[in-house]
Amino acid sequence: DGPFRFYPFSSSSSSSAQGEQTSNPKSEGEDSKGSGFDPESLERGAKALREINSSPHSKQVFQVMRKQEDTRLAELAAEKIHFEAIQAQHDIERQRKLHEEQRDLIQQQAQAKAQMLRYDDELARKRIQTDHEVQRKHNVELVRMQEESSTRKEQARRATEEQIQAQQRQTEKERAEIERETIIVKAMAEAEGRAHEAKLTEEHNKRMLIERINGEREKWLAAINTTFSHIEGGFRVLLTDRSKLIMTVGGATALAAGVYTTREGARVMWGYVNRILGQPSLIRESSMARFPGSELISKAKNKVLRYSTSAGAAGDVGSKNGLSNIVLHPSLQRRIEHLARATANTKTHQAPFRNMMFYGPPGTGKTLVAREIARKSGLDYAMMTGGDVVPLGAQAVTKIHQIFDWAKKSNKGLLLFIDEADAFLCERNSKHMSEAQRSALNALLFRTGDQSRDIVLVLATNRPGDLDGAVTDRIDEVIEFPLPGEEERLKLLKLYLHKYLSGEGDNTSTWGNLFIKKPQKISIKDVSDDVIREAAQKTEGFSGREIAKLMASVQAAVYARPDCVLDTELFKEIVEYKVEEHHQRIKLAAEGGLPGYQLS
Ligand SMILES: Nc1ncnc2c1ncn2[C@@H]1O[C@H](COP(=O)(O)OP(=O)(O)OP(=O)(O)O)[C@@H](O)[C@H]1O
Repeated sequence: DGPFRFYPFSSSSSSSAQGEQTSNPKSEGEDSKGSGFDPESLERGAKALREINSSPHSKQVFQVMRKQEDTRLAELAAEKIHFEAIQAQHDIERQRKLHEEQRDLIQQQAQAKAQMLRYDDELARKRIQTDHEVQRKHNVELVRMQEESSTRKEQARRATEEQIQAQQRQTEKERAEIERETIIVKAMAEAEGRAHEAKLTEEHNKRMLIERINGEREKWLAAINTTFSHIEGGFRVLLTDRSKLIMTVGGATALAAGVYTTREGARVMWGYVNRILGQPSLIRESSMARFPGSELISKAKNKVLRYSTSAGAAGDVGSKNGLSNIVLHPSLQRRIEHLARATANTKTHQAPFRNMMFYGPPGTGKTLVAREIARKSGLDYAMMTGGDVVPLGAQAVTKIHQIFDWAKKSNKGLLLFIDEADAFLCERNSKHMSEAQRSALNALLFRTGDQSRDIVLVLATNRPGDLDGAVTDRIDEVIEFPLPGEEERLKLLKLYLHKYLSGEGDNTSTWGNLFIKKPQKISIKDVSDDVIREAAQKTEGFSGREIAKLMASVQAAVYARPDCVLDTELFKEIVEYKVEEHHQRIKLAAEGGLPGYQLS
């Protein structure tokens, strides 16, 4: 950097170069001035060389210069090594890039190969699938062809069988025809034989008959001759003997009196029998069938019924204590008693009867009350059911007239109770009504057109709205029988508990001893009033019949026990079960499975 910097050239050139070097600043300044070669600087260089050569330190200067050169060479070597290192680095880099490129290439090749393999695999799979599909179709076709072939075979077999059967039938028919003809021929031959035989028998019988008649005639002639000769002798004796004549006249008179008495007695008996046998078939139950001995039979029947556990039957018997066996709301009870009294007075005063209609849900005591009114008013009682009229068809009209004719035979007057009245007294315009039913209704309307002094009509129905207008027009008293309230249910429970479970009076029965096993005495334990009241509360919506049946179930459950004891637990259990059953029935009725409880 200084004025003594040397380069590794020959000494001459280096000196010239040095001269150039040393003169560089000045020449630059001169160049800038735009002048050419400057000999001053060469001169200065030569001067400097001369100074150096002349200097005692020229040797050191050259050593320094050599050292500078060595340093320069070392620097160049280092630079060379540096460049070589860079070159090596570049080579490494290049190799690395080359390797990476090769790796990428290999990867790409591998990917391409994998893709190729996948593609091949896919192709192979598709080929297999196609082969399978073709195979399957082929199989299906094969199966179809086999089926068709078997169907054809089956048809051919059937056709052959049918042909064989037809041939067999034809053969059998022909055989039957031949047999029939043979039988006919045989039968004709037999018939001819029999006719011939009959003719012979007839001729023989005729001969025998003629012979017997002749014999009889002769016998009778002989007998008549003998009788007349005896009568002649008798008359002769009678006319000659006076006492015998008196005895004969007395005997004849006694005989005439006997015949007359027998005839009149038979007439009276026939009247009784006629009352029983004359009861029209539509009448299900009646108080008019009375004849000597009927009291005894009905008593026996009542005894038998009392042992049965049927609620309905048990409820029907033995209402000897007035309305005490019927539980009604107090106001309804008063009205019924009033009606019974009024009906009795009507009969006494020979005034026309007032017809009644009872309506309400089933099992609320309508039949019981009708019977009770008849009993209290002193009338005869007959019961029929509307449902029995419909199946009679065209005969219904005759049967209705029969009832009214028969009713006239009652001396006391008749209470005719028609249960399920809506079944045949429904609206005449109803399209469900048959012609026969309409005629039956008209017959009833005809027979009840005027106020009657013989018959009081009591209709019971669950559907009062369905009755024909002309029928309701004939009704004077309309009484509703609602479902029992809590108080009534309580009384009903007590009534039937007493009736079915106290077993009063039954143990003394001789009928029971004779025919029916005497029931074991039931003992009631802990069934308090509170328990019964609780049952009354739970049985909301129960009819009188349902309550009677509930108690009948309790009775049955008690009899199922070896000790025949009724305790609270059993009672409650049966009540629960019956309440559940009741609700189930209501549900079914609502779904249309059972007849409805609600009035329409
Ligand atoms: N009010 C009641 N008091 C006492 N027992 C009753 C009463 N209601 C119903 N019962 C009992 O139910 C049974 C059926 O009663 P009943 O035949 O009088 O009913 P109903 O109203 O005529 O029914 P249906 O409309 O089905 O003919 C009776 O035998 C009796 O055991």
